[in-house]
Amino acid sequence: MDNQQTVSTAGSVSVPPASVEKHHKYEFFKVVQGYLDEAARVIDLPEYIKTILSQPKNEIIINFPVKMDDGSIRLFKGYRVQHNNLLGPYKGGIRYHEGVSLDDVKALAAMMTWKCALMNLPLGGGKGGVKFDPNKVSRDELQRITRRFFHALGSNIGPDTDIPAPDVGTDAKAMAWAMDTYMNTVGSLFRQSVKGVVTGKPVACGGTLGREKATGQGLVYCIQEWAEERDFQLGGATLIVQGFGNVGSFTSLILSRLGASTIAVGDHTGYLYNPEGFNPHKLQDYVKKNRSIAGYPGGKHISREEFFKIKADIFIPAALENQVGIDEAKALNVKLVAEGANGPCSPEGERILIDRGIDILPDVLANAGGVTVSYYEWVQNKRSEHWTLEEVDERLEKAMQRAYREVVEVARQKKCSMRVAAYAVALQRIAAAYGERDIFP
Ligand SMILES: NC(=O)C1=CN([C@@H]2O[C@H](COP(=O)(O)OP(=O)(O)OC[C@H]3O[C@@H](n4cnc5c(N)ncnc54)[C@H](OP(=O)(O)O)[C@@H]3O)[C@@H](O)[C@H]2O)C=CC1
Ligand SMILES: O=C(O)CCC(=O)C(=O)O
Repeated sequence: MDNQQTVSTAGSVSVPPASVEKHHKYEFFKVVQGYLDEAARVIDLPEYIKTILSQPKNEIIINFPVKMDDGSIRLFKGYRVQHNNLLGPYKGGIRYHEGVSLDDVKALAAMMTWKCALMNLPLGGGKGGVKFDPNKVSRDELQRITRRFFHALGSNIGPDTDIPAPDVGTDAKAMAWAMDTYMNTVGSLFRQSVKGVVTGKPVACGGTLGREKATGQGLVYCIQEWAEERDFQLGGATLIVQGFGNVGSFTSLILSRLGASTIAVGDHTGYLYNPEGFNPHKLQDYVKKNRSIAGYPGGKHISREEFFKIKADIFIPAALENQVGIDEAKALNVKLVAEGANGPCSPEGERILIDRGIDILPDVLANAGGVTVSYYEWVQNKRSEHWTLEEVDERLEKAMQRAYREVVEVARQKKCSMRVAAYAVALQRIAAAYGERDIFP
């Protein structure tokens, strides 16, 4: 990993933070396997099930060529990892990021298996990604990369096989291109609608109301459950948010409606502090137009180290994995870490947070609102229905509350962390399905 100075999209000079360096050496899949082992012990998971779940079913790697705006041909590396489809079709997002690797995608795919099982969805786990920086290509190039990747994925995906969705660096527009590519290739052989091949689509082409904000909305429902349990008032609470993309911005915005204010934000270009609180609508609009928080007026520039020391009530990690290591966990001055991102805390970081009495809402529970509403979208596509936003939100709220209470109860009974409890609930559901099927007679 080179650590040279780079020019950010906003034109300012930035040095990649140390965390990006760490990120590349981090064995994310091993970390996720470690939690699987811990949860398996807690619930006495039969050894053969742990063996099956210890590796993904399929790991697809595709090198595909794309014509760039200057006429050159560039080769891209894409991944789709299909971890487990016992409970239903593989399900999970597609990430566009320069740091994407097979190890990350395997970890994220396994987490989708636990997330879908925890939420009791008839879906399995998968994840995909393409290794490039989406901020450094044009809109037209982005479209060609997406179409080429989905063309190459071919029949490996499908509405009853494997259903991608947005993740870091992808959005509803990318899903529209993906759906269109599939419909004009593999999907044209079906004599029925194949809209459900991806979720997180624009509403105009079969997306559901509420999916864009769903991960943030689900996270807020979870935080509300925590606040009620702890007798904590969200009105007047302060937040610090790392990553102001889809998850970070919607979480900040929805929490602002409950009276909580975001006093610090950060992304790969740097960190901003405003003790009076940022206007999340304005900041979200700014990031949509400018692709980062760089240059946003109304906040003091602070370092990453300063960001992690700010006294606030809640920290929302909503960027990448492995952002809270030992140093950050020692520095954090909050009551709650609500994991919008997947895998933001390293195991060492988590241990320190727990020892310091800082609560953690673990990713597979806290950010499960996204895939839950993706499931609602898939169901609507199958039934040719359109649900109202109220219907979507109401179902999501109940689903998040149920999962939260189930996890709290298992954590209490088994005297384990919320993360291990969330894995345990998921594994119990998967184990019951394998058990009933007598797969090794
Ligand atoms: N979208 C969804 O529905 C779901 C997403 N998640 C998880 O939430 C997290 C965020 O995803 P999402 O909001 O969709 O992605 P986005 O691409 O919309 O936003 C990602 C944010 O993270 C920031 N970021 C990237 N690298 C760094 C870094 N090294 N340090 C600080 N900030 C950084 C980005 O800033 P910049 O643009 O400047 O790089 C951006 O603000 C991921 O972990 C994802 O897997 C989980 C469940 C569902
Ligand atoms: O909505 C989906 O299917 C994907 C969500 C996702 O990738 C995630 O939860 O990490």
